[in-house]
Amino acid sequence: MHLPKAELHLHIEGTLEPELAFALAERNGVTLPYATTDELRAAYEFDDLQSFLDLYYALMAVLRTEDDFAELADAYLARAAAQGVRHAEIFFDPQAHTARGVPIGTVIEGLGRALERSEETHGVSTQLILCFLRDLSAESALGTLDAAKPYLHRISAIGLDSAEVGHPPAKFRAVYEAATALGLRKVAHAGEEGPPEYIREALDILGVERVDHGLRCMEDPELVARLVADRVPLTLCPLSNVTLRTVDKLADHPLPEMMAAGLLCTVNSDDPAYFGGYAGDNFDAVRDALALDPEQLRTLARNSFEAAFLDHDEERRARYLSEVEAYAFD
Ligand SMILES: Nc1ncnc2[nH]cnc12
Ligand SMILES: [Zn+2]
Repeated sequence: MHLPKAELHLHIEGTLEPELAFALAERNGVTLPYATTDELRAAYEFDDLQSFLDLYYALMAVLRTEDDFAELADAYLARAAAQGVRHAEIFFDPQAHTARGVPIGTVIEGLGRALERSEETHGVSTQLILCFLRDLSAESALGTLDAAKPYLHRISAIGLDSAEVGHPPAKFRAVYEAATALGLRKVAHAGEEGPPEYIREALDILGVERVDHGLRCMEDPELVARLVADRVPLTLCPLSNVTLRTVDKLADHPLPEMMAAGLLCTVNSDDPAYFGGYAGDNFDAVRDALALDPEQLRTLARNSFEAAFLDHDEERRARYLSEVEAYAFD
């Protein structure tokens, strides 16, 4: 669906399509444990978040140079633009690369090169969100923030991702405080597999402005009331939830109930190369499985621009919002 939208929950490493993975493996002399792209695709059967993360981190071995990161981001931006994305706030996982000996500067400069020409090349404005891996230590996160300091002009926010259960937001209080002092904005994954309490911690202890996923808030009516009252955006990822079995099937996704409750929901793709679709595909999928009408779809698109970190450029936000109003559904 080409409805204009902002994508606010997108891991750039999760846009690594099998074809690009094989091309980069060849270029960098990396041997993949799969003979063909079909064989690799056949491995995309996941039981939960961890079973996906195991493959996601293994496949990143092919990403080594600035050019690799630039190519990855450029390929994503082309696909996103073709599905109506006008603005993308893009996660990356520096620790997944520095652990393999790739310097953080290689990652950020490579991504940055694609992002800085994106508006001209693809018509998509961009921001970069540095995510900490929550299954690593708080000290490792602090060290990563420190290593990113020479590149902060390219980074607008921090996030928290990877294996959620057992790694509550409170573990990262110090690094969120340090990032606040540096003027960075804050988001975190919470309530994907973890309990509603993790969403409360993300709000109260980390001071996040958006909650990534936040699906499990629906188990806690008081929390829902708070999220509604404070207009805290939730970056939902419907196809991801089905692939990682957070919901049984798309027809069971609570998105309609969440919208009816007054939550500020957005629809995003998470790791589109693995989960069966990009942002527009996620919109198509919820329209079809949940019978969302054009006004509900328009609300989701409006929400995405309201939730975007565009406070420094309200003119741009207004322009994107007027594109949403002008969009004609067929
Ligand atoms: N859906 C997800 N949840 C947590 N960490 C992730 N890293 C990439 N995708 C993720
Ligand atoms: Zn995610």
